[in-house]
Amino acid sequence: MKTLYYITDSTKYDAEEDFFADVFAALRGGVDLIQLREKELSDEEVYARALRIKKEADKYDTPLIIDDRVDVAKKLGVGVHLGDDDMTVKEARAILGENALIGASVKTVERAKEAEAEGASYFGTGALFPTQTKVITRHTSMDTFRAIKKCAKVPVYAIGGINEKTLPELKGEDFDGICVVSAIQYAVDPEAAVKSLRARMKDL
Ligand SMILES: Cc1ncc(COP(=O)(O)OP(=O)(O)O)c(N)n1
Ligand SMILES: Cc1ncsc1CCOP(=O)(O)O
Ligand SMILES: [Mg+2]
Repeated sequence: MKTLYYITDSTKYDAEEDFFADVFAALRGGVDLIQLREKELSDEEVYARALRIKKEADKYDTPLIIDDRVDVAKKLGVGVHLGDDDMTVKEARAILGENALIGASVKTVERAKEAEAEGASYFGTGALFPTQTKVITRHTSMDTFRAIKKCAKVPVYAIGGINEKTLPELKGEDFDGICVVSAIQYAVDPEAAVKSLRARMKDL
């Protein structure tokens, strides 16, 4: 079964409690992985939010991953997702240990080989479709996505603009899962959105 990887975004919330309520609803819905991606908060704020989310995620055995911040991940004993501007996978692996989940953003076959050699656990590859969540991001073509999947030994997760409308475009493609921000975070009912995405993933 393909992985449903939920990445949080709290930027459009006025009240922190509303953000947590939606994150907890998504966990209830049954995501396989959750990443806390907070660009505008301090390390201390990310740590405090992550601690609360981890407590809830642990109830479902859903692994928590922190975007960018290896020190915060180390303090929490969780995984990290790294992009081109972050610490290298090799350095993070040395800090977090051999069992930690360490994801890498991979947009080329060359980078895929490098990240895998450094010890990446999985790749996040995209943006495959237009996204409002990360305005400054490079589009990844389907051909590049296929080439990365073909050479990768670790799971390759599609990211960028994935929702119920775009999901059918991935039908018949070889990949290991999808990463979703807005289609879960900003759904009217995040729990229902997770269940619906999960059901549609069965048709891929
Ligand atoms: C699973 C996953 N894949 C890709 C990304 C994007 O990471 P990055 O390119 O480092 O950009 P930011 O998310 O840090 O803005 C991701 N976060 N997660
Ligand atoms: C973090 C990230 N990296 C590439 S696209 C993206 C955002 C994906 O968000 P959405 O699922 O709302 O399009
Ligand atoms: Mg990042």
